[in-house]
Amino acid sequence: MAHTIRWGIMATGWIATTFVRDLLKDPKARDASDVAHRVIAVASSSAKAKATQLISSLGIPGPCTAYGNYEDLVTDSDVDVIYVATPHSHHFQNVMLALSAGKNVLCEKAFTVNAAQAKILYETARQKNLFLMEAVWTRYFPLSVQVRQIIRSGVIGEVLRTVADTSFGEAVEEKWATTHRMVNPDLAGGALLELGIYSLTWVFQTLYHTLPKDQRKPPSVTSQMTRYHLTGADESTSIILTFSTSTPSNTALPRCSHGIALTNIRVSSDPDGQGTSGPTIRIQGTKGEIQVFGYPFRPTRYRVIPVKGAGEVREVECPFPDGGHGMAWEADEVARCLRDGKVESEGMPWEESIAIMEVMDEVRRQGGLEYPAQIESTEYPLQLWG
Ligand SMILES: NC(=O)C1=CN([C@@H]2O[C@H](COP(=O)(O)OP(=O)(O)OC[C@H]3O[C@@H](n4cnc5c(N)ncnc54)[C@H](OP(=O)(O)O)[C@@H]3O)[C@@H](O)[C@H]2O)C=CC1
Ligand SMILES: O=C1OC[C@@H](O)[C@H](O)[C@H]1O
Repeated sequence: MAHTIRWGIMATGWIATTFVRDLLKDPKARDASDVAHRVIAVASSSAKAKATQLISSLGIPGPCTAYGNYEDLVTDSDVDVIYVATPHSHHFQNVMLALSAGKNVLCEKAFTVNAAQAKILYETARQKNLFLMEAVWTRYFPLSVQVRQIIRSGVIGEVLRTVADTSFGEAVEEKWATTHRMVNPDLAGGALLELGIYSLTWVFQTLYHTLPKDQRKPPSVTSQMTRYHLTGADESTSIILTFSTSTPSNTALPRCSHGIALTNIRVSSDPDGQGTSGPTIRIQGTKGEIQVFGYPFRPTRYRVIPVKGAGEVREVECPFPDGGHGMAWEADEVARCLRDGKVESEGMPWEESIAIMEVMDEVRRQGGLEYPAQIESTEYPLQLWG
């Protein structure tokens, strides 16, 4: 019998709509017969009519309640877990609201504006024994699971370098101007928190997450940032992370791996948009390399290339079996964690989510990028704009 969880959706924007559409897919189409999802409430902070419209336009089966504020959503006693789909400037306040009402939470990336906020949220969840997860959907793709398994199997040897590039080539001024979340500092916008987080995800899931837990150490950080002339948000950020590896060194010099995380909103990591313009992620080991194709947040194919002469090149297509966007796999993980009484997911541990936020803090420090004090604040409750 499938374990069914009841979702409450906080916000009615693009990703909320995309997520709900995926939740409504039949789990059996992706071979998930052990869990199921129901959307039983949707809330808009700006107008109840938006929640009503989302429910009807997606054909969410009833009963599903529309709310005109987030406070009513988090106190709905029928909701098991809240999906927070607001801009990341608001995540700290929104997640605190849900946790304070005793609700489990799946919160969109970037998890918070800074690591200090993330630590408070996880500590609050721990104290209240509530499930909390940063919604880094890509980690739950079969492609990501397979890549991590290949690395752990040792097939490509010791992984010493990962290069990941998550860049959108857009006419920034025309497409996003000054207020869109991609470029708006009031919403903690910019390349790093919007897209760079996926490059960091690939660096971390290949050079950090794949190590035994006691060997996972925060990396050192070197970075450069270019700012968007109209808002001051970052439009291009390049990061080199240095991780100490598990391999003992018999010299005074420690052996290290490098993660190179790139992001840019003017040039593209996948210029033809078809996943055929070369790998966007290269995971380089002493015995071979894994190349991943397509935007790093939604890759579709990977290739395993043994070092010269050591074996056949293997290419694997990873389609989206239910025709969905790919968000249901993370939702299934949430359902399994709730079913099993877990407060955190093994695929996106709290400690790793904080380690990545700390890297982003340091990159912003090096680039001199600060967001408005209200959205950097750890004070709760605090009234924000919007
Ligand atoms: N995992 C993924 O693939 C993706 C994740 N994201 C992440 O999801 C979050 C939301 O992105 P997206 O859905 O594209 O954004 P949208 O602007 O489309 O939607 C955001 C929604 O948040 C609510 N909201 C609450 N306060 C504010 C405010 N002050 N300003 C704007 N909106 C507000 C609004 O809903 P209402 O008025 O109903 O309350 C709004 O519709 C971001 O953190 C982003 O990084 C985005 C795209 C893809
Ligand atoms: O998180 C994201 O991933 C997918 C992109 O389309 C989106 O803009 C970004 O915020």
